[in-house]
Amino acid sequence: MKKKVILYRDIPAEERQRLEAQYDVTFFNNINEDNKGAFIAALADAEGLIGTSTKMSSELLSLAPKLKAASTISVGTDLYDLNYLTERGIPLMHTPGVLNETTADTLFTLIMCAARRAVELSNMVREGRWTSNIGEALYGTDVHGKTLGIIGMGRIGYAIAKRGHFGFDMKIQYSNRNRKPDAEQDLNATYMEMEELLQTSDFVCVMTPLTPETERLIGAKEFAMMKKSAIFINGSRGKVIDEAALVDALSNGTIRAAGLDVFEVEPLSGDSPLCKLDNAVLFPHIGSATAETRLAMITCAVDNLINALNGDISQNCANQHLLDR
Ligand SMILES: NC(=O)c1ccc[n+]([C@@H]2O[C@H](COP(=O)([O-])OP(=O)(O)OC[C@H]3O[C@@H](n4cnc5c(N)ncnc54)[C@H](O)[C@@H]3O)[C@@H](O)[C@H]2O)c1
Ligand SMILES: O=C(O)[C@H](O)CO
Repeated sequence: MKKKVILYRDIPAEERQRLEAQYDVTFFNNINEDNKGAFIAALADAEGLIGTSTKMSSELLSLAPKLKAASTISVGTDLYDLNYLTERGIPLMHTPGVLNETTADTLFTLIMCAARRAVELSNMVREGRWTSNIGEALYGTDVHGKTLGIIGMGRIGYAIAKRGHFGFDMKIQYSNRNRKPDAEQDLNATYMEMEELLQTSDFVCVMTPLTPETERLIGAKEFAMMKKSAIFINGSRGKVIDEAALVDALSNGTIRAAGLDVFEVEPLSGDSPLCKLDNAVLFPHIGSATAETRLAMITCAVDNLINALNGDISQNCANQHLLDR
């Protein structure tokens, strides 16, 4: 009998067929209030789970007693209760690497847009408010030659720093759980404590995962440490910052501007105070959202599930080090 797998996100037909060739696949195009009951019913027999964008709490996962492997179509693993999966000896597979360059492109777009006031000034043109040559009050600030501070110099942090160093002649500094000799050698990056980085960077870019340790890593105290001219960029997860404190910092002139791809609650409500701020550039969580990269992530996630259900978790397993103990 074929193993039962739940696919809870629409994926291209060829990738779906690769799953259907081996497994008995139950498909949901995202989980919502209408199909949650059917999803819960399907969990009872599921040995594999593959998808993204749905919170997989321990309560929900406990309804899948036969689960052998889960595969998230993302590099971030925070939607899954990883401790719970690990306790049950279940691998969580993810998609590191394939999205580094695309996500770094997005983060650099945020840097450029926030520095050059691209969205605010574009809106001025569209709305017929461009009535004379713009003056000093609407000037942006340079990116090239400035200091870029990266908090979380991992795979994507490195790809952002690479753009800053080689493309924009920026000085790179970083804080991270551990030193990164490759960034120091290749990009002349300087390691420092987060406090010093906040005080001395022109651009502060957060690229850590969301963990209990990084939740609300950046709040009112941290914004107050930044330069008044600083531009803050978040591409990690919304909960890594205190969003209300950021709204205050942007409204009060504590910092100059922000570029955000992620929010405490997604989708961000149009009523959010962030939407009223001209100095906030807001993207709808599009870090990896190009056709090429999303396909690469899906292919990787399908491979990951097939491998894990065959007992091979040697690549792309987020809790492998814990399962090996
Ligand atoms: N906006 C998007 O669409 C998008 C796309 C991809 C990834 N992400 C987010 O970016 C995160 C990072 O992805 P990655 O592939 O670069 O991961 P990674 O594991 O390669 O890098 C994360 C880095 O953060 C560091 N870190 C962890 N805790 C820290 C702390 N408290 N202080 C300083 N540094 C800390 C780690 O040591 C590591 O070097 C993902 O977990 C995900 O949440 C967002
Ligand atoms: O973690 C990731 O891969 C991105 O945020 C896309 O979901």
